[in-house]
Amino acid sequence: MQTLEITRPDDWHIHLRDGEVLRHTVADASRYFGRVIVMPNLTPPVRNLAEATAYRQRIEQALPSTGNRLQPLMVLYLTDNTQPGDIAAAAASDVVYAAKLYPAGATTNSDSGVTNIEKLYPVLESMEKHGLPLLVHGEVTDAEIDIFDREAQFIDRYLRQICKQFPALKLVLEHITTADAVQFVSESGDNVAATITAHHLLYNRNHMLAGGIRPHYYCLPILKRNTHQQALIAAASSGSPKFFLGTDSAPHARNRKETSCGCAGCYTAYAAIELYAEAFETAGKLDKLEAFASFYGPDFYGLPRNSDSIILQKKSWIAPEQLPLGTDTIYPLRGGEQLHWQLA
Ligand SMILES: NC(=O)N[C@@H](CC(=O)O)C(=O)O
Ligand SMILES: [Zn+2]
Ligand SMILES: [Zn+2]
Repeated sequence: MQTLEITRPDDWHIHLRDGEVLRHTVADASRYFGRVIVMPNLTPPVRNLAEATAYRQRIEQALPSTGNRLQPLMVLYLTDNTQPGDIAAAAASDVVYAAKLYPAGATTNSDSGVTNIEKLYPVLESMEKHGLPLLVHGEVTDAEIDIFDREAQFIDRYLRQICKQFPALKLVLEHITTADAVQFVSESGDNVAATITAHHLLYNRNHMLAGGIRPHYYCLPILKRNTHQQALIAAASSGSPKFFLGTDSAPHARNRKETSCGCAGCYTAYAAIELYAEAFETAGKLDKLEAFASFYGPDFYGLPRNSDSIILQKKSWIAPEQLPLGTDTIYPLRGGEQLHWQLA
């Protein structure tokens, strides 16, 4: 049987949610990830150091008592009211590792997001000064812009300007979905990087829309055409340190997705590294998985790489069709279908 030993990976973009569901989301993320960058889009969002510290405590209380000890790295949610002082306090802590820009209305729980990006510039200046990375959900929100063009438009309208104005700001364009994003990140300085999800490597919009509409493939930014998928696979497996693992595992109860207006988000944390291994193997680039999953993320954040390892084996299994999510149930991505890798 084929096996693969890699340095323990981290997840640089995950949604653990809050309350009842933490016991399930945290248990899944804890299986082998060393650290997780925890998204702050709760209601209300995680806006300052005090709220991040309290949220981290709730996550820590949900950690399984045995096995690998997951380390949650917290993120502030930027709003129109965020002050440079919030950034300074967060950057000086050992709790908060980044701040997240959600354009208001762009995605799940982004109502409190930023309505005018230029007005955020004093905050970005403070982040540049304190070395706190800016994580970006990069989509414009104008109703008239086609949903498949929203990422590319955001790059042209906002990101180029931000990078020009704050040349030393560490910036991660999250869950990239287009060749345009790959090109932008590749051409930017070392301070600009991107996360890539497993589902954007494995799927394109045909999987979601051809032969029937499949709500469990619906996430934001939305799956694009297959040429973009190919560009993402090439970037992730290129050996460039600018592209690293971020699952964007985003659970929504099954009845919130299988409905007339379903939520955006795919749940992959139950089998994340297994799905990535499949994507890299299909590309013939399994040798590039370790650096993408375990090296480039900590390198970018200025943190040490994990010192232990995990072992994957090539062995097919059927993913569960349903998983518990607090008192609800969730349909995980690939549920009921074959997966080709598993943890030894
Ligand atoms: N990716 C998604 O489709 N959804 C995420 C939000 C996000 O990361 O944009 C969620 O919180 O559900
Ligand atoms: Zn997002
Ligand atoms: Zn996300």
